[in-house]
Amino acid sequence: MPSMANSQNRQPNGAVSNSDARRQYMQQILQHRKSLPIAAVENRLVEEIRNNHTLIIVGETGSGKTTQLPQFLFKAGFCRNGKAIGVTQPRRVAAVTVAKRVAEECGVQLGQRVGYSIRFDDMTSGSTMIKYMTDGLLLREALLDPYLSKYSVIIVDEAHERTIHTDVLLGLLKKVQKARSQTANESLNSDRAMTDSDSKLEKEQGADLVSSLKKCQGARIPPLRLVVMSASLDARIFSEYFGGAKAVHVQGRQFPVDVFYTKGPETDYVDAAIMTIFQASGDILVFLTGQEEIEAVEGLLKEKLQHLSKDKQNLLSTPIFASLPSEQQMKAFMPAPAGFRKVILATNIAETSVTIPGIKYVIDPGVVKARNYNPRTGIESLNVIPTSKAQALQRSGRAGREGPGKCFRLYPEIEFDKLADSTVPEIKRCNLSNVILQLKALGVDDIMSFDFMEKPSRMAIVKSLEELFLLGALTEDYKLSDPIGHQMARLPLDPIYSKALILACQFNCLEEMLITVAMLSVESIFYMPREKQDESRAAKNRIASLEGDHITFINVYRTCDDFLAKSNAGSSKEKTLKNMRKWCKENFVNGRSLRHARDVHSQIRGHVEQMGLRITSCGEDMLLYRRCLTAAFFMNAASRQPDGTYRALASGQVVQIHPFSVLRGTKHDCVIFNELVRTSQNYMRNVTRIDPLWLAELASHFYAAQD
Ligand SMILES: Nc1ncnc2c1ncn2[C@@H]1O[C@H](COP(=O)(O)OP(=O)(O)OP(=O)(O)O)[C@@H](O)[C@H]1O
Repeated sequence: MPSMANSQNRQPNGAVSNSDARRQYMQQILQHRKSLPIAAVENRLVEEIRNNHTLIIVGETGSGKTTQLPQFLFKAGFCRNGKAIGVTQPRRVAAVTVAKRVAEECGVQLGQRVGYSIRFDDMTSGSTMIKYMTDGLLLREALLDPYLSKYSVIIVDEAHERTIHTDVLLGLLKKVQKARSQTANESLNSDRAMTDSDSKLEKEQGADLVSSLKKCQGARIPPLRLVVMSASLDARIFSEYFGGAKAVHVQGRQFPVDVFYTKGPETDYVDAAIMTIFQASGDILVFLTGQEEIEAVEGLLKEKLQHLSKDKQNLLSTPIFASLPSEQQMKAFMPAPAGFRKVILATNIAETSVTIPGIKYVIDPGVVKARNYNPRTGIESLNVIPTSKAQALQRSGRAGREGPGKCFRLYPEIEFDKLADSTVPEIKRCNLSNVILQLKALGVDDIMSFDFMEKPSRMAIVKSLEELFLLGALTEDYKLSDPIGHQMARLPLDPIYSKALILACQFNCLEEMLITVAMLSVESIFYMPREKQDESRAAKNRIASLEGDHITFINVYRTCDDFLAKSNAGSSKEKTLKNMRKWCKENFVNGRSLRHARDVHSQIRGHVEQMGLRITSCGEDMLLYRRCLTAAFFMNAASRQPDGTYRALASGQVVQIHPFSVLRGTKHDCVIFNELVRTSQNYMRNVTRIDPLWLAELASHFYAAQD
């Protein structure tokens, strides 16, 4: 697409008229919009949405679904009476970039008519009528407005991804649709006593929904229109779930994408990807499995470039992955400097919805890192597995958005045929505590009979209910407890971390726990380059705490803070960043991760302050802090066996301390940990030593029951 820079008009005197340039630019955008396949069916789609409460739209990648449909609906009057159109995306980066694009297409400032809202970043205002957001955020909105009454239409985009939030959201939207149809039909009388039909509704919909219904008495909320969209979904499953909802297929794609396969299987896809990068001639998007692999490829590319002649060093690599702060993610969307080719190294966060300007080539090794959870053992593992056909299709769709493109799949065509059509829904393979807590907060008491599109296993539900009960979020009859459960549901964190923060307030170490939670939310704080193993190990030992990883993280965070305070009093943001980079380099700390942790820290701090929790520090008394860790993470405790291995007290499994832990090789009677991961063995990650007696004292409800 043209950009403002190259669409400026020259006046006779050679000067550039901004208004002419703008007019010309808007004209080009209009032309572009008209050329999208979806433009040909605008009227039909609007009519279908008027006539059907739920519509499923399947259309090729790049056909214009995400950017155009909300604009069609706005134009057709769906935002009358102050109502808004909500569009959900599984990923933050898509919500942000698409909103920016649509604001530009509408010629409005971002945050006015068109905006976005993602966790910790709200770019909307009272006048926002087209709102892009993550599906998780809409779930949170439902906590405050169970009827989602400000929306006339909700579009659930990229539904094929089947993230846990998409699945729960679909169930919730089905309920909200039903309830809103009822309010539209029944005009409620404001002082009517509760009737039989009310109590029936309360049973079906949950008390919170009904009480909100009563609040809305008189203010009729129109029925909610729902659109479910994707390029690669099995419309039949969605249609069945929504009681035979109509499905529409939008034909045609904007630009062709040629797909190439390798002749035989590749033994090393990273190697193959690097070779392909150097063979292609334009901007390239490469899909990799995670931060570590991306950073390794960045290093390999740099090394390789050094061996090339100066004129061939015109390659600029930019990473993009989920735990990268938003402003750094946005770098992938900027054009490469003149004379350079850009290589975007991405995880699957760049797989759907996004248009990365300049990208003509996509390299797809055909693998993805996926979460897996075993409710029986409580072990969550991250495994590299083949993508599904739907994912492969989405990846190739990232080329060919501004012109014809090419996609290089680094596996033979015969392998493609063997791929599963779609990804196993996340709800079937992860811990459910978080969503169950949210559903409870939404007034859904009976989780077992919640209308999930695909029901998670009974064991997974029971395990999570149990976990929430043990954390004090649920009462004995599995209702949300007051105030703990309600407070936990307000924090946008895993329940166990929310609980840790609430407890830390009582233990007078909330300042330390905020740092802990922030540091635990990012990947790999330390880095150990192969060629500098000894140096990096020595740096880590200097800052490590003998008590364990949690206090080590606090040391890293605070030592860097102290350094910055000393070295840049009153200096600019750029200077601070430069100093931070320097400190991180010298101490073998991953600067990206630490910056992200600082970001998360300030955001969670904001939430905690809003909740009125008092933020105090335990000072030097880290014993108090370790006791607090024990009180929060008691379910993750392990004691040492005579043979030197550990046994997880909750599940009885044999576990080991992770090789990256500062406690590796030490001997302590009892430890707590944050995560159990399975690679070659069952490893505990992020480990701190505790006194075993604390468990009986601080978690008697659990350890008494265990005996
Ligand atoms: N940020 C952007 N910059 C430039 N062009 C863009 C941008 N976003 C979208 N486009 C253009 O608009 C077209 C339609 O994009 P849109 O996201 O609406 O398609 P889609 O059908 O939703 O695709 P997908 O299923 O891949 O998300 C793209 O192919 C591209 O040409």
